[in-house]
Amino acid sequence: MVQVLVLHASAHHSTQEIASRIGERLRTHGHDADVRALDQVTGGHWLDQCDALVLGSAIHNGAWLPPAEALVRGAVRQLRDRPVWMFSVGMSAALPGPVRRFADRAVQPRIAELVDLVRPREHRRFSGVIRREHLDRKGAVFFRLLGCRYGDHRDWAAVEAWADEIAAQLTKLAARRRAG
Ligand SMILES: Cc1cc2nc3c(=O)[nH]c(=O)nc-3n(C[C@H](O)[C@H](O)[C@H](O)COP(=O)(O)O)c2cc1C
Repeated sequence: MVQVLVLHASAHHSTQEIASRIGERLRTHGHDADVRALDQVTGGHWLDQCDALVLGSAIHNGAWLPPAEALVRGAVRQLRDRPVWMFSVGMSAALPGPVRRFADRAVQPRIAELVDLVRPREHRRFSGVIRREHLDRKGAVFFRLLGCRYGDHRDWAAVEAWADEIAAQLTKLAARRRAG
């Protein structure tokens, strides 16, 4: 069994729910997964309580939410000492076909920089939930001009499949530890 901390930064809960689903799935594989909001971890001790981390944030304006980015930047050295998986929740599935294909290929530079710093085992992107009330007037106009669709765009099968892959790697890690 591996102690995993699943940390999330979410403005409108869809990232939080994805993190919860990842945590549930890791537990079904026998790992001890603790799911927490990033702003619930303070001080330097949170990293001592886990063997591995899954870190996720909603994307706003091409970047992780500021508390998530700050936490990661402040703990880069410690994060590199552990197996880490990162995920970003955006709205690529809300975009129309050709724009979506472009968005799927490009990781926003601010996020790519964070990933380069942490060097996680993997960085995954998921789509979340986008509703009219999440956007200001300017954002809503831009959204409409791009031809985007409001709604819940989460692909739960993809989230669960990714959690299963993480669980399998953690199981191998635990076996290697037992073997000494
Ligand atoms: C103000 C604002 C800015 C956003 N900017 C981006 C962006 O730059 N790229 C992207 O892919 N999604 C963007 N989104 C979409 C969100 O990332 C998406 O709705 C996600 O599901 C939000 O997660 P949450 O429900 O955990 O807050 C933005 C949403 C809002 C409200």
